[in-house]
Amino acid sequence: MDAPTTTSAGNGTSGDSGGGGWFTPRKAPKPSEGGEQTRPESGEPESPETSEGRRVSAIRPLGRSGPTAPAPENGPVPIPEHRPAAGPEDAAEERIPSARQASDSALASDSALAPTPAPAPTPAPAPEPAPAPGPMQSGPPALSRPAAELSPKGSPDAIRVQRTMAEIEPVADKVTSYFYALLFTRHPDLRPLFPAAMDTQRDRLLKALLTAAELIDHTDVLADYLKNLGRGHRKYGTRSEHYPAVGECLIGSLSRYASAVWDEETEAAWVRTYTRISQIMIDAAAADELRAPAWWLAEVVSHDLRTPDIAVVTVRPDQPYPFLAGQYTSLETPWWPRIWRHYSFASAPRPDGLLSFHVKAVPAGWVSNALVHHARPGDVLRLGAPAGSMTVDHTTDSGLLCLGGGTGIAPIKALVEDVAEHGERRPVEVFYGARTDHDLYDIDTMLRLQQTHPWLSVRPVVDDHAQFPEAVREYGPWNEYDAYLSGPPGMIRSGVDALRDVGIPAGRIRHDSVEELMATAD
Ligand SMILES: NC(=O)C1=CN([C@@H]2O[C@H](COP(=O)(O)OP(=O)(O)OC[C@H]3O[C@@H](n4cnc5c(N)ncnc54)[C@H](O)[C@@H]3O)[C@@H](O)[C@H]2O)C=CC1
Repeated sequence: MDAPTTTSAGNGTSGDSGGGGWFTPRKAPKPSEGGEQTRPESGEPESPETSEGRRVSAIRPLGRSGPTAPAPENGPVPIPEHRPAAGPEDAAEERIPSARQASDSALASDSALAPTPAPAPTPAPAPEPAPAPGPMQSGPPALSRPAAELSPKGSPDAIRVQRTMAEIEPVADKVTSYFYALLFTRHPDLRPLFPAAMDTQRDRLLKALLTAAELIDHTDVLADYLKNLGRGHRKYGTRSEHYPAVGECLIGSLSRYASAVWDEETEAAWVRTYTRISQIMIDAAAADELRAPAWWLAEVVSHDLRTPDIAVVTVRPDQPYPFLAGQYTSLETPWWPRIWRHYSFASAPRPDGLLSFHVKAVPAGWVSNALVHHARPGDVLRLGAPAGSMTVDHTTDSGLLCLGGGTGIAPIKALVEDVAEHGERRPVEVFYGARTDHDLYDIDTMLRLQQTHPWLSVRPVVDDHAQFPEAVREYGPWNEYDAYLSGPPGMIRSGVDALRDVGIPAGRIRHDSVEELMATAD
């Protein structure tokens, strides 16, 4: 988050600012001193033809026409037809998405509290859908339902917060506008932390704060999210002294638009709640400062256009960049300062330290268009810290059932490489969904991995009717598998349904989406 200040009445510790004023953030610890033309998988054909020259055998729903391809090795697999199709916008999003439709992003990613995109000085394309939220387990149950349901008899503070939220709901837009007007008027020094244009996704910061406040009784569930958020805000230049300013303006807008329920006790409840939230973020950022930079510079070393709108971009970070396969990062281009988007690492950590991303240019995508159509070797990007928990649990030997839709195959490929590097023999079953053969831009790599690793099975599924996840029903049983989903939000949604239907418990389904949480936020 970004902004600053207010007075503090508390003693500076979380949750004890008694309602009379703002806390003073505890002092943060002192920071320590502290290719190829490329496809990372070079030499692969660009079409869905394999390096051996044979066509890809893809699963297709029966009874539908489509680009013909030889029957899959096991024959076409019928896909039950009963899942609702996702809206067209689902398909258009770039990881930033994944999980999220732009407006959903509140708690979905670390950019939620971040400066939001802004229209550019030129005929600016509309901002991209928000980056995909950080992978997290298929929904901590507590976060998958509306807050009111979570705490029907919450703490007195939670009840007051919820009452305020109900009051402002019908005028949410006004609250948002007023909040930013207050923030930028009272604290003009904070304005540069936000993108030039605030007309879209501008409510992310406020939305994230409000949602976290509403869930305050569930801080154990929120803690990881808030810590990640606090760490992620380092790259925006957010400092601990900014938090009181944001809190002050938050209270200013709430008291104005929830005047019917606002009183001294309500204000005190909000102060305590906000103090708890912000202190978790501040502490996490301070701890992170001791061990990692706020951002990394990364030079593009190769740019491989796989299709007219999909590129594999490989970068070399200016210093070691530790991460786990299945995680994602936030990325800023020189063309759109302060606009960050999330992309998953498309490979497990490599000995040469290079990082690759699969980027699909979407019609209104500022960052993705720049990366696909303008980025060239030598360009320097900025990367935020790695995040996400869609990682392999190496303490078990369960099989992995992976569904990767479109460019969502990127982290799935990283997971496969991770399993291979650990020398495990656990079964890994990958379903790779695409709308057309041509969209299977990385099938060659996946089939090569399949040839190398007998425990890996890769099944391309060509389907343009939003029924890709249904393909898993024809295989299995899956009850001994952990599931990983990556792709458009609609695919994640229907994929979770399909996987639960085939017997995989929610706790064993991981994905890059916090839709449930986002739904709550909205
Ligand atoms: N680039 C990256 O690092 C990552 C990207 N993502 C996300 O993956 C998505 C990829 O987009 P595209 O390549 O355009 O994929 P797409 O829209 O072409 O869809 C890929 C596959 O998912 C299926 N699908 C789409 N919507 C569906 C729905 N509602 N229900 C069931 N199946 C559905 C399609 O039929 C297709 O088989 C983006 O939303 C992106 O944000 C996710 C993780 C990482």
